[in-house]
Amino acid sequence: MSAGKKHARSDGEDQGVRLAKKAKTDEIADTPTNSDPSALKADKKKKKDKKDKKDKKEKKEKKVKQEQAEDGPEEQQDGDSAEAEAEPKPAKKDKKDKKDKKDKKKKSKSSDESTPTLTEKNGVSNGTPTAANGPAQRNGASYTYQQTKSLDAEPEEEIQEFLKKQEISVSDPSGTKLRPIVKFSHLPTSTLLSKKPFASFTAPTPIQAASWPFALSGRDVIGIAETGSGKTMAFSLPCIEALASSPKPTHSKNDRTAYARAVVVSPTRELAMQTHAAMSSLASLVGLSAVCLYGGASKDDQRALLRKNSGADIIVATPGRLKDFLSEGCMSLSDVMFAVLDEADRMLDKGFEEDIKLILGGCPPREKRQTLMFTATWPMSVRGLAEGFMVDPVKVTIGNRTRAGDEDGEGNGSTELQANIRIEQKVEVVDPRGKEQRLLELLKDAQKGSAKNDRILVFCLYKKEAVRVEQNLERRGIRVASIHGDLRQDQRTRSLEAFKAGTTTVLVATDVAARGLDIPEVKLVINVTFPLTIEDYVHRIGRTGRAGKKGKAITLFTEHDKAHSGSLVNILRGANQPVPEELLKFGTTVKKKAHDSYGAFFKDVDLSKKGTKITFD
Ligand SMILES: Nc1ncnc2c1ncn2[C@@H]1O[C@H](COP(=O)(O)OP(=O)(O)OP(=O)(O)O)[C@@H](O)[C@H]1O
Repeated sequence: MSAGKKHARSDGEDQGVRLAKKAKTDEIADTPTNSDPSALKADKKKKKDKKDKKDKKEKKEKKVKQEQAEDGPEEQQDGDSAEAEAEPKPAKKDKKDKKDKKDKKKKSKSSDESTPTLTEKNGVSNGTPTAANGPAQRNGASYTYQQTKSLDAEPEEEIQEFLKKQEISVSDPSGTKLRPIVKFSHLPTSTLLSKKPFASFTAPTPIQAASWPFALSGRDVIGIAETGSGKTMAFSLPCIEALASSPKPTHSKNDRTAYARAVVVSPTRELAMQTHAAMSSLASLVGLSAVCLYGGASKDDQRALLRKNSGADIIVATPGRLKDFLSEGCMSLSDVMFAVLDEADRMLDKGFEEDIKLILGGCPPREKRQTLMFTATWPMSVRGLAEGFMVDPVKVTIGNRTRAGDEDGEGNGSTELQANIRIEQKVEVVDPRGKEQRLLELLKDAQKGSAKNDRILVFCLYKKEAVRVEQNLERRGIRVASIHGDLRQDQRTRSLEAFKAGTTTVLVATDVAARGLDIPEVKLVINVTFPLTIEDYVHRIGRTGRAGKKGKAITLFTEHDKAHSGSLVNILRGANQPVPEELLKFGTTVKKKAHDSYGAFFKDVDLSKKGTKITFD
């Protein structure tokens, strides 16, 4: 079950408790006397109505959960339900480490979030930056990051200006000071770079510039940056540099196990394939190999690929299929020196948590590997869990995500949810029965005249809803395809390819397409039904406005979605987008999600919040 579903349920439960309490109070006030049979009858009817209402509500919630369980983390269905093996729990030593860390933190407050000056907050020294020969050898790489002379020579004011303009915030528990790699020419020379892999780009994106020095130093990194901001390359470059500079472990000739030195885990098949394509073209420049493992495709073929070269340097995989190969024993992660969780918050939520424990539990311990986590959304509910898989992670955040009142140095809630500021967001509050008619009007309007071939992505919540919407649009003569969990993998792939190629201009999707997919030139995203979580909303709309481009998103919001009104208002305000009056009528309270181990917490909508533009060069 995904966190989204869990949240939906916990919201429901809370509401249920509130309703029950209210009902009880009402009952006491209204209790009929025994001597009044008509009152007794009325009371009975009232109770029955209440029960029917509750049953109906529960039934609806169950339906959403069932649909989502199939639509969402489908990769879970690929695997046998292998018993999850937890990453070794932090024992006494870790407790001591934590205490030492706390003491150290107290002593040198200068480097982390608790110090509010820009320079210190950004983790960059005022004077000469330190070369970061951090624990690069931890992962076995012989490579150490040395800040280049050309970067040393950049005037400090320009570095500060860059950090400020791009709203880069670096929080490093060990206080290393490293300048962002503001130009590709500041990357240390390497075989990979000599092949000019960035020839088509002008400059590193902010997340690349700020995270590369730490990731190249062998540090664990949590990277949080808006959708479409180049996070794939942010983890791919350090991964490939680390592999290229370390010797391949040898294994006995009789050993038929497949090994990998880096593992990248993605929540959906399509995203795994996309990341694999990006990484393998980079890896091939230095003679490294990458294999993609995902569900819905032949296991035999994937096994054969693995066996061919006794594994691969890099495995990009969905959790279910990877788990299958691990439990079969045909693959081992014992050589992994570099592990990446892409869409990390999704990978750590309830739907995948156990799989991730098993996968990272199969890698060398966290002290002996480098672990990177990247995402555009970083809810409080997964943060504690994430750090349990890492060693002193450096947290690189792009964008002004700090709410007034959160700068308490405790790190509580300081990373706010933020949508890509270049996406124009429009919310229309509509009658639920009029949604599909409105969708038709919106599509017609968006594809008028010269825009007739514009790509539009239409999101639904349920698979059956997606099927119905697709059929409806097809009947109206719209060139449409769909991607959802009721389709075979080859059909999903065909739909995506047709949409990318422009042979179909409208793609109807469930949330399997919400995260990570980098489809060129999606002009508009339409949400026919609101997603289960506000994070999913941010990811869905993030399919447009990528790589510095502008985009547009239209959301049809109904009374059924009112539980999300507060968080949606926050997102709109944070991105300087108009908030319709009708939306405010649904209320502005935000209930933050709960994680089993970390609990729930509440806050009110921040009406003062303003978004700031991030430059993407
Ligand atoms: N330095 C760069 N300059 C220009 N474009 C870039 C740069 N780095 C990556 N890109 C391009 O930006 C696009 C988006 O990158 P990517 O898919 O990695 O985004 P992301 O941050 O992972 O998005 P999401 O959060 O949706 O997963 C890709 O087409 C990629 O090729």
